[in-house]
Amino acid sequence: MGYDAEGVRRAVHDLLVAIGEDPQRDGLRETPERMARAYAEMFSGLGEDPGSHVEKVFDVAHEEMVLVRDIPMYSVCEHHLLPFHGAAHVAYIPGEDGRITGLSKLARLVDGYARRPQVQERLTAQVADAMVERLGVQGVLVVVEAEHLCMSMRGVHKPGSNTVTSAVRGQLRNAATRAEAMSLILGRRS
Ligand SMILES: Nc1nc2c(ncn2[C@@H]2O[C@H](COP(=O)(O)OP(=O)(O)OP(=O)(O)O)[C@@H](O)[C@H]2O)c(=O)[nH]1
Ligand SMILES: [Zn+2]
Repeated sequence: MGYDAEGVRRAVHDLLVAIGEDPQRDGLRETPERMARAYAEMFSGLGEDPGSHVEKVFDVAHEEMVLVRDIPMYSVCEHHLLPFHGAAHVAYIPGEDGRITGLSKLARLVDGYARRPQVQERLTAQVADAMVERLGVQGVLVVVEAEHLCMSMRGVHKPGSNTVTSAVRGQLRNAATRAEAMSLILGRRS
């Protein structure tokens, strides 16, 4: 069940008709095609195995905490197919063998799970679980902060509200280690 660009074009055409638009008018004629291209990008995570990115490791023994913070994150809520966007922060303690992965791979991991219809809680947990299961880390803390457009531009109309989710596994459950990671994540704001 791969990506069906022709199916997306047809559906967008029908959607335009259903909302009372004329899909043949100048500005809209190419919209089904544009959206088929845009959705291929926005939902590309469905066609990949995000965890594979962090399986590419370096043999640099490092047993202390590594944090990549402020990773820009764009996803789409599965309830309304509207964007939610913000930042992800990933802190981890490498496995006992000290294996680390490339810093960009953490961002690729986040992207792979963000580019699908999602809920923020699941996205956060999936990133944490992949770090444990695929990289073999001793501990990980993932924090995601995002604004949901379904809460801003419609429905409850609360622009500016920010949802923060976290998932913590292994040694990062330890109160002192977790507090250190959180203070590094929040550091820029103090
Ligand atoms: N927990 C969680 N909820 C989300 C996320 N994205 C959107 N939602 C919520 O999903 C819920 C869907 O609620 P429903 O009552 O089924 O749909 P609705 O009638 O459109 O709800 P309103 O948004 O309140 O108008 C809403 O409360 C959204 O705010 C997410 O990532 N996590
Ligand atoms: Zn939503």
